[in-house]
Amino acid sequence: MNEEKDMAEARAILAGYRASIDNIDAALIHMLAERFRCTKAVGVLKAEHGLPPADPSREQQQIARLRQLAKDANLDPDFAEKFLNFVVREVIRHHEQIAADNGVMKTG
Ligand SMILES: O=C(O)C(=O)C[C@]1(C(=O)O)C=C[C@@H](O)C=C1
Repeated sequence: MNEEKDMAEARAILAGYRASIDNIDAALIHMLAERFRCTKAVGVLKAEHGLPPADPSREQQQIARLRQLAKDANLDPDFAEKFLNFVVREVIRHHEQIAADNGVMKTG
């Protein structure tokens, strides 16, 4: 009897956590969509001006900044770095595609 009640309570608590997880996942998707909307515009700008798709020194600054933010927020900084690298790799792929589609080559 008590076990059933405990289980029902646990399921209710789990459902509450899952409602928050669903909201957070939705926010992440919207934030990522907005980030990619911005980086696609950056890709067009770079292609138009013959700028290289990747900027490793900018990435180093971003990694250092996000690692510190992660530490302060009690999130694993290695995970934060891997996540940023994962996103930035996809951005660079988009930049390269935009440049290729526009046949843009820097001639000097
Ligand atoms: O800031 C840039 O130059 C970008 O193209 C954006 C961005 C990023 O997604 O943050 C992507 C590629 C670069 O290597 C560095 C940063």
